[in-house]
Amino acid sequence: MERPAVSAQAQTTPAVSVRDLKVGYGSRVLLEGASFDVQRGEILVILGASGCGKSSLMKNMIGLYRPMAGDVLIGGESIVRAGPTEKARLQRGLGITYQSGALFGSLTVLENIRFPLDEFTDIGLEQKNLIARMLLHQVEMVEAQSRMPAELSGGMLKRAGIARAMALGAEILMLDEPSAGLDPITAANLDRTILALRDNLGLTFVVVTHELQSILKVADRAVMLDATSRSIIAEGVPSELRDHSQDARVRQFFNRRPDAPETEVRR
Ligand SMILES: Nc1ncnc2c1ncn2[C@@H]1O[C@H](COP(=O)(O)OP(=O)(O)OP(=O)(O)O)[C@@H](O)[C@H]1O
Repeated sequence: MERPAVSAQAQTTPAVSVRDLKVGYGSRVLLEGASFDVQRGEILVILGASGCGKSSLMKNMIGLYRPMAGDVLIGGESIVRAGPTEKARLQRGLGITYQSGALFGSLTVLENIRFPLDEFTDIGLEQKNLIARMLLHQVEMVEAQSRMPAELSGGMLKRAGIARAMALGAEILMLDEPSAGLDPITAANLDRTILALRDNLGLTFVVVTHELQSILKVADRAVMLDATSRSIIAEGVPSELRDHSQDARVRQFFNRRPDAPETEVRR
């Protein structure tokens, strides 16, 4: 085979590259000059105070919104400059879950997981059910396959949402506040699922969260946004940022008590 050089290059290309990105709405800028890479198989957390623009950054990264300036590369290809067909292809490689994680209430868990396969593939029903069960197995939800979403706990809904996001073979999962609204034990179980998916399947994760416990447990690296300077003020291994950052804002975030009230940005 004459292809190792190409695949070696593909392996070293970051899963996601954010290049000098400017994010905002109308004339309001939330973030400027943001640059960072997410390596394959890495769990990267985007953190910062409520309202600083974490979700907006993620929506720009997945091509849902167009950045004011800069670029986002998915596996080396620009999702910002891609035409509609290319963009759809790149987005197929991204599995996305939002805060609500909404499943279709009228479909069983299995049918929900199968839904993207029903919509976007012509795989036979038996095969699709098999894939859906395998995905449910990965998130420890097989026993709930026949249940309706209304019968699931918050943690189960989140895990089912992740399984559905993986249905089309996404290798990069983008999770927006996955542990929002979950009790600490359920949130810790979800963290365990994220780590298992990375370790077992080599998936890449970009997770928006401000849950300190979760950040310290799952993140290989963290990118911290700051609303006042509209910039990334820290990037690194969370425990190192906590213990050694020279920036008081970063130390303050990492050394707050987990049960302290949230700081909300109002402008
Ligand atoms: N579609 C939109 N149009 C205009 N403004 C928006 C839009 N989406 C979000 N915003 C505003 O941008 C700011 C940042 O919102 P965003 O949801 O990105 O922050 P966040 O850091 O994820 O917050 P949280 O942690 O509370 O979820 C907020 O003031 C929000 O009201």
